[in-house]
Amino acid sequence: MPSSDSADLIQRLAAVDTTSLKDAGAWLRVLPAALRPIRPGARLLGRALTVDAREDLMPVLAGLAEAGPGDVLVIAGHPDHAVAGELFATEALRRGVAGIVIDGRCRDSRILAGLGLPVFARGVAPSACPARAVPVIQVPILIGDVTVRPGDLVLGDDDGLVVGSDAEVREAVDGAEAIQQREGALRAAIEGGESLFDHLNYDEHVAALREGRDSKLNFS
Ligand SMILES: O=C([O-])CC(=O)C(=O)O
Ligand SMILES: [Mg+2]
Repeated sequence: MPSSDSADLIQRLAAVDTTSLKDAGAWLRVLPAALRPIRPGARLLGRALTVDAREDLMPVLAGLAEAGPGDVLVIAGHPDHAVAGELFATEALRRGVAGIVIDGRCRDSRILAGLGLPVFARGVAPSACPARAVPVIQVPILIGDVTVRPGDLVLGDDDGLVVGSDAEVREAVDGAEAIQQREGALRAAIEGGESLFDHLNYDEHVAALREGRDSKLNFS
């Protein structure tokens, strides 16, 4: 059972975007940009249940059989063949799974896009992997050069996927909320007719850069 601290952390993450979280937590991991949502606008948030399915989709079934509410199946898949489609995704929904992330391909994408389950993948393929291997799940997996561990928190939206341990995310969440709030207010001000440049130290920053002085671009 997740602790109330952990439930609270997840609830707070539900209100921040990947951009704010990453801006506040430089140490957080970002999955390769080639992993895209099958349905634009999807938001994904939960805990990684990791699956090594590079050669075979049996581990995906093993992961699915273990998965429950709030889990995100994070699958190391195959470069050319799909490891999940409409049936696995529908079972995931039935179990309350929070989403599926595939370092590889999915299929049945027209139906996946309409299911309401956030699915991120590198792409699609009509062909599936074989289903013959003895499954291995809940091991650290490597996606690009990023390691995802069982239980890591995963936040995904149209800008990508950010991953961190509870401790790593906890370090960033106050800052992420502040950025989210500040940038929302700034955007409203610009929409209301104020110039972005009235809220930036642009001139001073450029002057400092020209003179080789240490400086930082600030939004206020
Ligand atoms: O064999 C697969 O990749 C799984 C599949 O199509 C589905 O879940 O509908
Ligand atoms: Mg299918």
